Amino acid sequence: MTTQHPSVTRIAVGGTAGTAPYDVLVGRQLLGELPGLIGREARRVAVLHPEALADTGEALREDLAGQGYEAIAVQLPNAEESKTAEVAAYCWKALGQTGFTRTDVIVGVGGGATTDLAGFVAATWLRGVRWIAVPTTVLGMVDAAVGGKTGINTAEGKNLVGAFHPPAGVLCDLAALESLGTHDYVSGLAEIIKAGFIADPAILELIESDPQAARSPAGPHTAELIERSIRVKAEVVTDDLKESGRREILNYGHTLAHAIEKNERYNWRHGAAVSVGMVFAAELGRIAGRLDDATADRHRAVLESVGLPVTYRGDQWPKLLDTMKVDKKSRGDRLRFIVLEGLGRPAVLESPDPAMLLAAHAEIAA
Ligand SMILES: NC(=O)c1ccc[n+]([C@@H]2O[C@H](COP(=O)([O-])OP(=O)(O)OC[C@H]3O[C@@H](n4cnc5c(N)ncnc54)[C@H](O)[C@@H]3O)[C@@H](O)[C@H]2O)c1
Ligand SMILES: O=C(O)C(=O)C[C@@H](O)[C@H](O)[C@H](O)COP(=O)(O)O
Ligand SMILES: [Zn+2]
Repeated sequence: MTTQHPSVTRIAVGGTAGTAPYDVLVGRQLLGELPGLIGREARRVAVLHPEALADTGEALREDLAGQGYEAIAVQLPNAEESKTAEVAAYCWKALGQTGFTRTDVIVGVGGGATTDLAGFVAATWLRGVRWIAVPTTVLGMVDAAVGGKTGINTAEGKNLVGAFHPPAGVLCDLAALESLGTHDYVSGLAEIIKAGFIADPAILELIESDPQAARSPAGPHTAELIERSIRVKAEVVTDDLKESGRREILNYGHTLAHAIEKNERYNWRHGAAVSVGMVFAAELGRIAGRLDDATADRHRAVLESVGLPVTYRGDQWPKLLDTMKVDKKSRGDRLRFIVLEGLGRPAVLESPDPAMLLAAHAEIAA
């Protein structure tokens, strides 16, 4: 159920399969909601934030301390460097030294990398404590902070260790997006466009109506694009939290994307890799006879119109193929991809012929 009032949109998530429901709030000046979500049973709060948001993290810590909590701020490296076992261990140490108990609460403030790490620390500390996500990037708001997938990378690949551990609440304060660089802002549009292709084509129309405006937090459709994408994610994860089936559609474009990220040693943003990955998946769908030409071509057009990449160096295919084999959708030796059978009609493509994969790769090879 979704309710709206003038300044804040509230989107309900979960509440199925024995999990506690929670709300995603989208609006401005939402941090006043934090103490209510933390609750009075908690005595200690740890605010995990990236280096780039040191001031925000400290301001939040001071505010919570002023409300009577024993609050600590834990600074993490920026971006993907925070999603490691070493950084998780550093956080466990900080929690241990603070005497964090099962009623205490973690707050993750930052982009998707920060909320993935914060959620993972919350999932593993004392086998699970409550956590709250305060996403500060487009990608964090529309995707990473919602749905309870938490995790870290290993040397072998992206998100290979993790847990399903939904937050107790998600606060998307749109004002946070004003300090985000354009490259990071646009990277988040890839997951919005993904939501458009797999479930809500109105998203694509909003972007296509003015791609330049979509690149800015001041654009006329910013809040609507973010809310529509959150609704897509909320609906899917409420239906299938642990990815026993339908949730795999949220992985559209990700099989190749994760391989590109690893190959680039995480110097590419996730959204940029997902952009190339979606063009690859669209071409694969077309080659497999599942997707019409117009919808396949629309991928490249809309992604390019906002400045996202649609090609990747052509000499890396053997390495990418190797990495794709450890994708979480694989079963034994069978590679599995999410493809489209039309707009808003995702499906699984099982064990595509290697020649098909090569042909799809030729379409994205720079
Ligand atoms: N758990 C999920 O369901 C899920 C979904 C999608 C993506 N992800 C993960 O999310 C990560 C990508 O997230 P991202 O695109 O938000 O990147 P990110 O978290 O790496 O953030 C990008 C950069 O922006 C900085 N930053 C964050 N907020 C800022 C702000 N308001 N102003 C200025 N700088 C700011 C960060 O410190 C970082 O340097 C990937 O690790 C991806 O795997 C997870
Ligand atoms: O929430 C999901 O499920 C997704 O697949 C969303 C993706 O956008 C996200 O990047 C997710 O972290 C990928 O998960 P993984 O299981 O492929 O590691
Ligand atoms: Zn993603």
